[in-house]
Amino acid sequence: MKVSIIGTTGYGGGELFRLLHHHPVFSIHSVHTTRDETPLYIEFPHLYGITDLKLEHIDVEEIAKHSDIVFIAAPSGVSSKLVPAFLDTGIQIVDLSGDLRLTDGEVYRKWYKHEPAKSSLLKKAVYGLSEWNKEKIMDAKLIANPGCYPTATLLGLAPVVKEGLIDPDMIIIDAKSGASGAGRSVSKSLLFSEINENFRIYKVNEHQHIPEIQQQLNKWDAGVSPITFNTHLLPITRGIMATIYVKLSENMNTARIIELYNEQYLRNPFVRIRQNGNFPSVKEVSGSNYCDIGLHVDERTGRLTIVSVIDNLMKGAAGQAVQNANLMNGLDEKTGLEYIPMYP
Ligand SMILES: NC(=O)C1=CN([C@@H]2O[C@H](COP(=O)(O)OP(=O)(O)OC[C@H]3O[C@@H](n4cnc5c(N)ncnc54)[C@H](OP(=O)(O)O)[C@@H]3O)[C@@H](O)[C@H]2O)C=CC1
Ligand SMILES: CC(=O)N[C@@H](CCC(=O)OP(=O)(O)O)C(=O)O
Repeated sequence: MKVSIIGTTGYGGGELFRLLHHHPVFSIHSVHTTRDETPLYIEFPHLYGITDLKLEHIDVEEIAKHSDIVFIAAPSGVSSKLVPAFLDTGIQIVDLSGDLRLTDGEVYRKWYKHEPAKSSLLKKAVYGLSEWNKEKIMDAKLIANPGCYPTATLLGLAPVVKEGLIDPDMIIIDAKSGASGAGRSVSKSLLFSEINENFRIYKVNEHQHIPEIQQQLNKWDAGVSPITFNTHLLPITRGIMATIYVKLSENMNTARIIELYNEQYLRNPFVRIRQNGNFPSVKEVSGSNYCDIGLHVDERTGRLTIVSVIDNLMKGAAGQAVQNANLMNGLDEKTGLEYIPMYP
């Protein structure tokens, strides 16, 4: 099957290229840009000698004529305009932006501060949280790939929320990301001297991923109250750690909670539940599509601590996008994704 990438010169697009270049079933037909049509290795010198593919301008009809799937890794505000033209052609679409994830356009307008996609378009998009929406993804033509923070957070919370085991009024998520989460465009707050040997909180109580997390939690349990979710910038390139605090509504110990998570993720090869009070670090998933989860019940407070880590560019973006494209096409979800994390 042939695939095309839009937004190839960004971090998400570059990671899509790395995965799709080695994929045994998908082959990259074309890569696209809104700027100069140069060889891709000029933009990404690490691809010198690996590919001669030239960046091309975006021509929806040409892409759809030659490719079966288009991956869109552009900033928010682009896909809401670009996707309708692709939908008319019948090509499969996996969109990595936030444009199609929220079912209510007005919520998108409030948090993203962009014009939302039409509600008829939003209705066609399937939320691509691979582990929990598999059947719908398998039938989908248009995937709204989840945000990086929501992926780590929702995979961490799903078992206890779906089973109604926690106090729905008190969910606190303390999340941290490496700098590649902010993309490749230039910004003062992302300069080496601003990030290195530093650690800061940002978008306090205003992060655009709050409504995405809330929307999915409320699909699982309508009684979940507004969550507290905050984000911090780590002086590393890749990786997200979401540390989540919830109050258990019944008496359960760590061993029982781990057993529950083992059961719920049994047939999900990319979610690894740490056993015996072991906790993951971000490096232990770097470069891979794994989400690793550590769990501990504090019997003193009755609170459960959930630690969920992913590589933001992999399970948080390109990896999950390829996992979804595999599912859409009846392939084993692991196809082309069995990378061992890069350690150290
Ligand atoms: N970085 C991450 O960890 C994650 C990112 N995402 C989402 O994925 C998307 C891509 O993110 P990321 O790769 O980090 O961002 P980058 O800023 O690194 O790259 C975005 C790319 O989009 C292209 N682009 C810009 N404007 C347009 C346009 N009008 N039409 C088409 N393409 C355009 C640019 O390429 P060119 O200039 O060559 O056209 C640019 O290289 C974003 O929506 C982001 O929010 C989601 C999960 C995680
Ligand atoms: C470190 C960092 O800045 N991360 C970005 C992640 C953005 C993102 O992935 O944007 P979507 O809304 O399209 O999912 C942020 O916190 O805004």
